Amino acid sequence: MDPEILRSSFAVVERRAEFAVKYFYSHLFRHYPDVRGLFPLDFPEDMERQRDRLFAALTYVMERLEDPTLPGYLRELGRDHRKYLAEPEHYAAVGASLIAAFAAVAGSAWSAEAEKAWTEAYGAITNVMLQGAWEAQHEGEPPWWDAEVVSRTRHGDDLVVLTLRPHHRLRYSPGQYVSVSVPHLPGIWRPYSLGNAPRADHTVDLHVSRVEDGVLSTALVRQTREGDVLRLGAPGGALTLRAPVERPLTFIAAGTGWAPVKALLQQLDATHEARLFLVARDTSYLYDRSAVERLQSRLPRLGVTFITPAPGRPKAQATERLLTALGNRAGWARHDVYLAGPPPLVEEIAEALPAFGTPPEQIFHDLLPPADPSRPRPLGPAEWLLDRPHPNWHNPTSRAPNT
Ligand SMILES: NC(=O)C1=CN([C@@H]2O[C@H](COP(=O)(O)OP(=O)(O)OC[C@H]3O[C@@H](n4cnc5c(N)ncnc54)[C@H](O)[C@@H]3O)[C@@H](O)[C@H]2O)C=CC1
Repeated sequence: MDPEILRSSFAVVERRAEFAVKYFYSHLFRHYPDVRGLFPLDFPEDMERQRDRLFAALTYVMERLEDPTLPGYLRELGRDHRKYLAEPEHYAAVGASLIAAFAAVAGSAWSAEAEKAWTEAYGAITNVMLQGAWEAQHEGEPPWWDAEVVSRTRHGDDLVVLTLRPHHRLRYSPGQYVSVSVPHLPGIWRPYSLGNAPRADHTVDLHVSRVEDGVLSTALVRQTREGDVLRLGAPGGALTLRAPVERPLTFIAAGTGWAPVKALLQQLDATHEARLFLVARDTSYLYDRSAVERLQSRLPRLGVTFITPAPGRPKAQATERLLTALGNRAGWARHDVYLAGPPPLVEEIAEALPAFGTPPEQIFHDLLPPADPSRPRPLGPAEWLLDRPHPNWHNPTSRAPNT
């Protein structure tokens, strides 16, 4: 693999990303019609997300060509792709169309060396993904987990906590997420963190907040009933407790970002020193207070602070209040800090923490979309395409209005 050739040719393709993506999909569906079934063609919006996903994943890989964590990411991606029933021939078809699209878009910037470098790189990437898929299969892991809804607790109009019993045991680490799909919306998958550490009965909780126009979150909040069966992809994500726990811990959770933090807290015992900042858009959205109280009575060294925006103030004002509360605490250099919630909030807090004294390597959160609101709106359609929210997390700005 020649990282320099890959980067320079990808830079050209990236500038014409929208065209590249259109070319790629039309080439793929024309030459490999069998692959169509893997994509949510009935839902144009989701097809768009899927397009974003491709470039988001490629960009992620391009930025980390020499990063030792890349193989782990690719193995996890391959393991998760088993839910699409992706076979080696599908990977080959995608590779052929991707290279055809790059060649078409790069024009005179494309060369025999670029084609060779991409063919090799794509082969290496898919080998690691297929290895991840193969390892999972070899370990007897199913391609997905069907899971029955055994209970459903609604909080207000647009938030629900679902407890699911997977038909096969789902092994995961507290803090991880799974992608979720419902039978009547095939091909639509959204990630949700698992809201509990593994239990003896193997049930798992999902905390779902409804997003305006969000097809899956609306179905989960409004239509899902006990007895329904949902489909879950392989668990992933690295928001897991760094063991052994040698430092005091700070957890900052906003909205349903509470789900993974709750799972992490459930692993602690009475000896651990921890503080929790729980942020919600208003007090009625502090939906799991009884669980917080139970944790407090079990963990004598856990301090809890609830934060909401001032009445009538915009959502983002919670960040200001949170920053003030964090600034009033000491000992940041000693703490490991775990963050979960709307990406703009997580990004802002993660950027602010080093000024309080927390070294960056002691700050943990899931992979975030580029979400700096101070950045000017991108100009061209290709930039816009690349700059849209990360496909993995729903966009909190399109949240259902607070009723
Ligand atoms: N592992 C993770 O990091 C997880 C992240 N999430 C994300 O958390 C969010 C949860 O959604 P909801 O519960 O409906 O949250 P929400 O919209 O009710 O917001 C929760 C809190 O964050 C603040 N907030 C919301 N948008 C903000 C913004 N743009 N800038 C600054 N502060 C903001 C609100 O004021 C509120 O205090 C989703 O975006 C979801 O994708 C959810 C679960 C796990």
